[in-house]
Amino acid sequence: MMAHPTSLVRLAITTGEPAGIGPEVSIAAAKQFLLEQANACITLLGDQGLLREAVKSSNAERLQVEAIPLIASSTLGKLNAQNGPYVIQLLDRAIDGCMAGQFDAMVTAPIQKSVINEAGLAFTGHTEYLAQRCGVKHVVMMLSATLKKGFLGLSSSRDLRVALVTTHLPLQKVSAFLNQDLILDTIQIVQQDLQVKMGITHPVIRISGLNPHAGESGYLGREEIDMISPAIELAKKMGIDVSGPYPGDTMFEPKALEEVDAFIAMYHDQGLAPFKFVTFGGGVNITLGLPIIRTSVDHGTALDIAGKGIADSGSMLEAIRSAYQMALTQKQLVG
Ligand SMILES: NC(=O)C1=CN([C@@H]2O[C@H](COP(=O)(O)OP(=O)(O)OC[C@H]3O[C@@H](n4cnc5c(N)ncnc54)[C@H](O)[C@@H]3O)[C@@H](O)[C@H]2O)C=CC1
Ligand SMILES: NCC(=O)COP(=O)(O)O
Repeated sequence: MMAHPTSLVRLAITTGEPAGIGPEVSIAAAKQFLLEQANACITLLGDQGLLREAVKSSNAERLQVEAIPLIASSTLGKLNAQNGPYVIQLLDRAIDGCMAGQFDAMVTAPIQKSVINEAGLAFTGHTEYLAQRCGVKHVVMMLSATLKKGFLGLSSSRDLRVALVTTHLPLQKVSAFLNQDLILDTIQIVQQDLQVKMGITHPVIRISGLNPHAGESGYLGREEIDMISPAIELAKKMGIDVSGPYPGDTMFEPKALEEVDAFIAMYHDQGLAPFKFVTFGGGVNITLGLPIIRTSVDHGTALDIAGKGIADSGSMLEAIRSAYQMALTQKQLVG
């Protein structure tokens, strides 16, 4: 296999759970993206049999398959725990390639977290795995999508970005996991990556409370008083334009959509339920705080429709576009 030239933006795609829609949306989105973008190339990582449609591309020289064979046979829609380690091999190859400078960014198709655990590998999500594999203590999951002009009165199209303080954590454990340092660190990571990877010079950030009505002055919980507000004050002293804590149910008020560059929520569904309700199928999951660029789709493995030819590849296309854009921004900033 020929190495792609470094003059191009080189993207690696991990094609994800073999029984799900990952391989098909990866191929469709990669082909579409290469028609749009002449100075990019893509390496699809996965089993050759699953990716055979990729070679039928009008941009074959810029779309390569790097074959990593399945461990056991795979049937669409049916999980096979024996292929759990295969999915991890795809991630390891992409991470190592990015760390070594062979790829400029990685894009991940969905995986089934449960089946990897069934295979005996403790795994909560890409986000946590990437942090551990890249030797970073804290990374931040952020979802991003473009809202169209006119949506809830928007005067122009605008990106909605939602970042999370905690990710794949049972709800029961969220409060005990939160602390001032973690919240402050999350704000700093969001600020830093919005500037460096997304080119937003002065990001405006909003952060939620944890409890109903942001704790109602302590009568409905104290996390806002004890840790969230102090973290916000410290971040402000560092020059970060952050405000809150806002009640989770009103933080996303329409007028905020015009002004805010990133909303930070305390836990997974507090942030992602409103996000996915308005953007499902067009959102991108970005891991902030990594030494490499990683984006992903906003949906799961969709086993129910795998191989039926009806999977929407829109989110994968957006994930590729956004990885490309971030890689370009970083290349330009670095010089
Ligand atoms: N980036 C990742 O690796 C992600 C992985 N997951 C994993 O996916 C698995 C299944 O999760 P679910 O909650 O069932 O969500 P899901 O997103 O797989 O499915 C929810 C519904 O949306 C539909 N759907 C999803 N993507 C679609 C697409 N591209 N086009 C058309 N319809 C689509 C499905 O058919 C299903 O009806 C879980 O194991 C979860 O952990 C979930 C989200 C992200
Ligand atoms: N809800 C987002 C999700 O589950 C994907 O997480 P990750 O695998 O990208 O960490």
